Amino acid sequence: MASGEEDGTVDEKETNNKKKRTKGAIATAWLAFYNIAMTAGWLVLAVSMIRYYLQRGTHKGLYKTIAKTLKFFQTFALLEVGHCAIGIVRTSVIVTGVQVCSRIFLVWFITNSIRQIQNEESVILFVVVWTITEITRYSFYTFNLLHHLPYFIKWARYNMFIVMYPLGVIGELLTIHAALPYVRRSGMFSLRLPNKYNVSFDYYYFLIIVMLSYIPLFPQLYFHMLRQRRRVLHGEVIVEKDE
Ligand SMILES: CCCCCCCCCCCCC[C@@H](O)CC(=O)SCCNC(=O)CCNC(=O)[C@H](O)C(C)(C)COP(=O)(O)OP(=O)(O)OC[C@H]1O[C@@H](n2cnc3c(N)ncnc32)[C@H](O)[C@@H]1OP(=O)(O)O
Repeated sequence: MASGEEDGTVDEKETNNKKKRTKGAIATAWLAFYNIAMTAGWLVLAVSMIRYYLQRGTHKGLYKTIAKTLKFFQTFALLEVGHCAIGIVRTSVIVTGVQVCSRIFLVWFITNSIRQIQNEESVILFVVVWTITEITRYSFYTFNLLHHLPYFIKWARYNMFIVMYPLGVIGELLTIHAALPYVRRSGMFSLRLPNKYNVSFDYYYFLIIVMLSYIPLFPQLYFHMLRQRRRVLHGEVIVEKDE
């Protein structure tokens, strides 16, 4: 009897281990597919931008030609929040959520919605910075999953952000700033009283709040990456608070 129970426990453990291995293999296969697709997407974006600039010699009109690809791949990144939520990657849902949602907001509710700002240098600045960052980041994840990670990709992943993050933020903030006069004039996405819902919403002031929210939020993302850098490049053991 006792040995039967023991057998049962051994069987259960074996079944659980098998389930975990299958789940692990499916998650790894999905992540490999996801990361390869994202690397390819951002590479397509990079090639389109280089070709456009070489052919036309100007950044004017560039956003329009890359808009569909940018919107598609940046929106697809929402899946990353899901990856953290279901626990297939060891990253904070909040950190990833802030990063991904702020970008999706910028792409859809600012750059895509206000045609007049699409030729601003700041738009090109953040698009170029995101593109370089994402090609590096997704190739890092891909090679890491395949256990063949070239050191220069690891180095680039955990060093380039030191400069790229502030540059990206400058591009993003200047873009929102450039949008403000158009938003004020057009009253877009705003709700004035009186209306049947009896609520008012001013997108202009909302954008100012978004700009101000970079002050507390951006340092958290930046310090998170500095901690990741110390952990991965210098092997420091870092105890993160549950974010
Ligand atoms: C609705 C209105 C909202 C308004 C909000 C306004 C305020 C916003 C302020 C925010 C400012 C953001 C500005 C930003 O957009 C500017 C730029 O991005 S500029 C370009 C420079 N950017 C960067 O360098 C980005 C850096 N950020 C990131 O990399 C990530 O997004 C981040 C979530 C911040 C951090 O990444 P993570 O925590 O995942 O670190 P690691 O890469 O080291 O990964 C940890 C472990 O998880 C494994 N992992 C993660 N993802 C994957 C994956 N896809 N596939 C496989 N494995 C994955 C990774 O390998 C690590 O594993 P291990 O621990 O085993 O090493």
